[in-house]
Amino acid sequence: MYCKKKYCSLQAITRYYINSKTAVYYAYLKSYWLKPFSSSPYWISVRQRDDEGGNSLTRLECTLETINMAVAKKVASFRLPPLPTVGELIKLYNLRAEKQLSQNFLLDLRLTDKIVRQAGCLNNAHVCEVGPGPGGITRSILNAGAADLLVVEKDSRFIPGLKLLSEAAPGKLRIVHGDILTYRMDRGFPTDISKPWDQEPPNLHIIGNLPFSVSTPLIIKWLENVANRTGPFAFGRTRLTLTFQKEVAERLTASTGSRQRSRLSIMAQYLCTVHNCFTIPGRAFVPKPEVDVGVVHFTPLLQPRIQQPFKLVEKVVRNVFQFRRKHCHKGLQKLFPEARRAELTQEMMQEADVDPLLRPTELSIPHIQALADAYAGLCRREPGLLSYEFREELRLRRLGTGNSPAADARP
Ligand SMILES: C[S@@+](CC[C@H](N)C(=O)[O-])C[C@H]1O[C@@H](n2cnc3c(N)ncnc32)[C@H](O)[C@@H]1O
Repeated sequence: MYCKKKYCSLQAITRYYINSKTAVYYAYLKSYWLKPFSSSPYWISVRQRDDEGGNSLTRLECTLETINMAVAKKVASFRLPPLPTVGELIKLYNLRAEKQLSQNFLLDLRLTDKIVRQAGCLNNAHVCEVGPGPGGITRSILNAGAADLLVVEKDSRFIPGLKLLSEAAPGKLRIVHGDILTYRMDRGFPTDISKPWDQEPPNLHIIGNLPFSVSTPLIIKWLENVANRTGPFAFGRTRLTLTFQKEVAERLTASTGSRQRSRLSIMAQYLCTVHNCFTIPGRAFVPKPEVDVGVVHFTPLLQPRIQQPFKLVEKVVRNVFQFRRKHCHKGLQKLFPEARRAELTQEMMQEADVDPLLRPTELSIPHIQALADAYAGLCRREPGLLSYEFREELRLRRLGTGNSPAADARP
């Protein structure tokens, strides 16, 4: 192998087969002496052994971009070499989107760059991408300068295409074939990247465009991890940039009194700064989903705005929002066994100093904090209350047993 340009020496060349007849070559050039303003293409000649044992000479055009990449490597930034487009990869590996897995791909790299920019500066960052699929966002993360990208993909059909990307970004891309809902992210990165909670966030980011059926349970799980400083948050205040169905993104960021205010708004905002970055129209995806998509950025707060265990806050919030159009005391009553409902609800509302006639959507986080504190106080006094579940009582009643463990809870 040699390079025709006088001042350009070839460091390495990698070959990827598209099929048995066509191959794509990436040249890694050592090119400190190249004139930066030259617009002429550079030609690399590659001698190849053919099937009969003979030699053939292939002339490859090498753009300044490729060369810049080699130079940039020396100054600590990185661009992927020219690759088959995401669309070509989808065709190449026959990656038909599976409707039952809600797969919708982003092929426009300007859009994937824009999503990745919402994460902030990724230079030398550690990143976990969830659900990389054919790798559009993956490319943008690598081009943004991530030093270590771990991708977790459930569908094995995407693994060969991701391996191709990994070869084009040597040492930067690690591939896990697995399910993000069970993957132990606390084991996925070196512990020395951790930052104490009360300092700046670690240089670790989670980015992903997941199916909506996964992203909502996943954010609930990760919010619990934020509260307990476990999972990805064992490293500190790891930031998240994730996509959601537009309506869910609106709920996550809805303020007090707005129509979209919901359980998710409270749970996300008591633990994180949440920012709805921008909306991607459904037509930007292939195939086009029925809905538009919101990109949401989360930074865990230094101090949660409600100082009670996650499960207790979640229980209060779930109950208060079960009748979202009614006065808030209606839902809160269901925290207590029927026999003592009126008495304990009144005590809780008085202790919290919250107007029982407010609608759930009108409750601010300080309101919820006061309610959670009052409920926690009652549970300390009458421990049986904490395990009481209104729906469980209903279920038992339907089965005809009628007894709930907390029904007689008294000091
Ligand atoms: C909506 S597609 C997006 C693909 C790609 N990120 C993009 O933007 O074009 C969601 C991807 O997440 C993957 N996925 C779905 N559930 C997953 C899970 N539980 N764990 C990991 N990956 C999952 C799918 O296989 C698919 O590749």
